[in-house]
Amino acid sequence: MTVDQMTREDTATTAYEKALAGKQYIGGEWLDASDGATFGVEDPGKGEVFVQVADSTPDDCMAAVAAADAAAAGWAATPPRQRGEILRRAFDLMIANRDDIAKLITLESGKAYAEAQGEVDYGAEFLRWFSEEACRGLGTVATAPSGEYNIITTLHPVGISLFVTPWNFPAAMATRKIGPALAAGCTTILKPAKETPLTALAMAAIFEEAGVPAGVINVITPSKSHSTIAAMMADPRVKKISFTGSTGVGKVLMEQAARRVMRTSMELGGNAPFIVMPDADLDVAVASAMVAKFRNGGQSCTAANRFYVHESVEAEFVERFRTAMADLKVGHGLDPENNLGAMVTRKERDGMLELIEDAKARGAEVVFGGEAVDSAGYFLQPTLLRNVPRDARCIREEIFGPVAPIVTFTELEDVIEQANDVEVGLVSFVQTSDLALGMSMASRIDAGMVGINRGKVSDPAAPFGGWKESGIGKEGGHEGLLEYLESKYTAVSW
Ligand SMILES: O=CCCC(=O)O
Repeated sequence: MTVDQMTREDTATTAYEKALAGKQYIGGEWLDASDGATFGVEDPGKGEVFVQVADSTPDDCMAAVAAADAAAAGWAATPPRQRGEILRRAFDLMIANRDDIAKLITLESGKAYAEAQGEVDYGAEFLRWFSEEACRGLGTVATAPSGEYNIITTLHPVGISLFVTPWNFPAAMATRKIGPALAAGCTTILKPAKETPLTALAMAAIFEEAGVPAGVINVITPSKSHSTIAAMMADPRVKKISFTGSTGVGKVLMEQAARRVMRTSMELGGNAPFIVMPDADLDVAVASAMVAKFRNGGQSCTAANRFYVHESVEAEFVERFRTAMADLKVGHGLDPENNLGAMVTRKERDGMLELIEDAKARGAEVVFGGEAVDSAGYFLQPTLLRNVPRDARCIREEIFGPVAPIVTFTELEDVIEQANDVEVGLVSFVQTSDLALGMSMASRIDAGMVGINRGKVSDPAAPFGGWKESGIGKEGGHEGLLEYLESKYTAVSW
């Protein structure tokens, strides 16, 4: 039975039904857009619209701000233990609804169903982690160096937090922001990507069922981002914006935030180098490469972008990588046989074809794939390119798709220089059997995260975030909670 053939009796939950009703969630109510407008959400695996969703107006967005404001004092005063218990219930409900949420994720983003299930587990872990962190927003007491007074530092919720989330991980990028914000005592407004509003609405239903009070979480679903986000950011009640998406859009939002000196957390673009040293265990390196490149079909900010392979192992690595790629089954994500789903839009898929053509024109060899799949959906063959010159667009730019370009190197110094020769620095991967070498390379690469003999670093318990133009702030770990707390220092003589 394919997932598509499951009957609603097999899987039906309130969250699933509420999401498909396509209404925005404001102040604890499920509402149509105030002007009744809707927009269509596409199944990228079929290239056709399958549901209509409320197209929130700027007025609807301001209603969400008002609802978050009305709930702010009550939620900030709710005991941290109670906030944590609600988050824990939301974790349990998310896991109980795994298959339904995964189906929504696959339908609207195109990713393979098993990947979508994995995303639900990953996203739910942020709720469990921050349910545990809720009680750890602790201050400190210290004696001033002069000995004349005491330094008391207390932590306070930042206030209303606006979240702008991407289509590539529609559940996990929402919980990575909502979890710490709720734990810290902030009320929130979530604006999901227009491609993937359904998962966000399913999450709203889960939080509602978990007992999150009305107004603490609001989900608006405008198809036009610019005017709606700008209206909310101009409102002095909104204190923080957290964005996951491209560096270009992040810069625009930072300029808008600067006008009101809003708090920002920015998780922006990457261009991860994946370095295979001559002593690497090639079984581990290829398994890591498959995860680093094909998790979410390469549509991830943490995806390996540039494969730097030492010339002494290049031929062997290429052959093994090609063989592993040939095992991937491309097709509609709801068929459990397939493990490489559709790209999210035709535009994204066509962008990949342009990158491949650019590399070929500059002399790269296509070892595997390289073409679109002939289908109504937006599928691309997994693609392996070899002898890719350093100035090819797929080396200089973030690829965001299932294309793996290989560049050979001979000298350690040269590969470190190449790894650092980009404006971004989110994550890097190093494959070596020499741990001391791996740690030394990790310390020299300008990135917020490094994976050694791994293809994935993402973990709700770890501080996720980039250096350079990859962003500001951390999500996950204890650091993730601190992003939603302001410290206040009081000097006390007693
Ligand atoms: O694409 C951005 C997030 C990816 C992740 O959390 O692993």
